[in-house]
Amino acid sequence: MNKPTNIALPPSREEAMHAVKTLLDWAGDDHTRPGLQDTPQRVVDAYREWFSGYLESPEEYLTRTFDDVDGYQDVVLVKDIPFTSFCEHHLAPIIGTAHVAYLPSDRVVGLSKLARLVRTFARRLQVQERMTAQIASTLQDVLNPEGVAVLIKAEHHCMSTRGVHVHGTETITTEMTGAFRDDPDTRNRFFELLKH
Ligand SMILES: Nc1nc2c(ncn2[C@@H]2O[C@H](COP(=O)(O)OP(=O)(O)OP(=O)(O)O)[C@@H](O)[C@H]2O)c(=O)[nH]1
Ligand SMILES: [Zn+2]
Repeated sequence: MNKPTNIALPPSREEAMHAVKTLLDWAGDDHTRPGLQDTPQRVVDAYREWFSGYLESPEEYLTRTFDDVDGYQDVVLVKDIPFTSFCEHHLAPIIGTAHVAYLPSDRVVGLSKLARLVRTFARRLQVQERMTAQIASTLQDVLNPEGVAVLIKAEHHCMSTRGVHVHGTETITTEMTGAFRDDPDTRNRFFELLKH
């Protein structure tokens, strides 16, 4: 998990606002000019929202399950879950969609919880591969279904707004466990359902 492990006490809000002022001055502006007066507090508030995933335990979303589904045995897929994350190399946005599927064994989980799972991992500093693996392994470990499939498509703004400056590229990552990894029919069913 990419939660910080070596920070005994997180910096205070005041210290975080001071860091924003330093960055504003370093960039070439003057943090004391009127237009920037409230910017440090807005930035700190935005960071609290963008990185609220550090304050959440994604496993907890998956503990409430339902078993009264009249023997439903097919794949459950929640498609097109939009997310915004930030890359851990440049703190630039990663904007994309996630598709999360699982093959139930005896229990299902509330559909919104799959979107919550995506959102929690997105709201941490990420690389796309790790975020994909974390969603899949958490769902597999906590719900213990027959298998999990996760596919993420995203644009990395560190590639489009700086550096190599290529716009419109889409990075696709997948992670499969259980039946989706071992059984070609189950895997194909996932890709078929994604086409609908
Ligand atoms: N594998 C992977 N790479 C990522 C992700 N997000 C950003 N990157 C890449 O991380 C790399 C960091 O490369 P470095 O050479 O250390 O940094 P840099 O000099 O800023 O690289 P450039 O972006 O090429 O200017 C870049 O190639 C980014 O495109 C991600 O989610 N997964
Ligand atoms: Zn980056």
